[in-house]
Amino acid sequence: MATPTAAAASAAQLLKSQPLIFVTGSANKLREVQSILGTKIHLASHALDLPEYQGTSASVSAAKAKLAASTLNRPVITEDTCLCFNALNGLPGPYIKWFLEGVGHEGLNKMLAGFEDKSGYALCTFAYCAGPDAEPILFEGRTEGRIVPARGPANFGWDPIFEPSGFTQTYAEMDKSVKNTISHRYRALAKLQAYLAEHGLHQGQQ
Ligand SMILES: O=c1nc[nH]c2c1ncn2[C@H]1C[C@H](O)[C@@H](COP(=O)(O)OP(=O)(O)OP(=O)(O)O)O1
Ligand SMILES: [Mg+2]
Repeated sequence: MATPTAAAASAAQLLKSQPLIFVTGSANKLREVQSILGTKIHLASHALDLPEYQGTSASVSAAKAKLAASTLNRPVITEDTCLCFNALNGLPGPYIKWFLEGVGHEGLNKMLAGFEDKSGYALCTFAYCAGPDAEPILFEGRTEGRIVPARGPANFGWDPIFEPSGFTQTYAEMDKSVKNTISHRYRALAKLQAYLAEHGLHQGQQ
């Protein structure tokens, strides 16, 4: 029989190599997360139609992670993505999904018609929840930019109307390999990845 220390060591080893499950209903998010993380994290995915909670990005992401961890009984990550207009004090924020569905790219631009300030930012909050009884840990990434009339392929959400600062292209126009090194999602994942590496969790091939 394994000694307690050996048992603890093998439990730690299990956690180290156990897959981390990214729970999302969005194939586009999953594709980006897989390409940003590569093989550094031992990642698996599970498609769940997560509720659209209200609140701050942090509270929304944490609520998704708690639900996903208790539904699957596994370590999970979830994320919430916001698009925030400075002229509107951060709105639509976590409600961007409904605004986009309701009024589209043109309507989102029109919402800023009465304001000089077209600046905004994309915000992504990942939540890591180690299991059903664990408290989610949050990692935020933010990319500044401005809201512009749609340019580029409309494959992913509001990508055509967001032009990140320092670039002349929208997220939709730029190569994925560029978006994935400057995006809100990339910045949040860099923090998550550092945390997992520091704690030796879910490590893939470095
Ligand atoms: O990088 C992005 N570039 C452009 N658009 C994006 C991006 N990331 C999310 N989006 C869109 C999808 C949805 O309209 C809203 C976020 O809503 P949000 O609830 O976080 O995502 P979701 O419901 O699609 O998937 P999930 O199951 O993970 O909640 O912004
Ligand atoms: Mg959602």
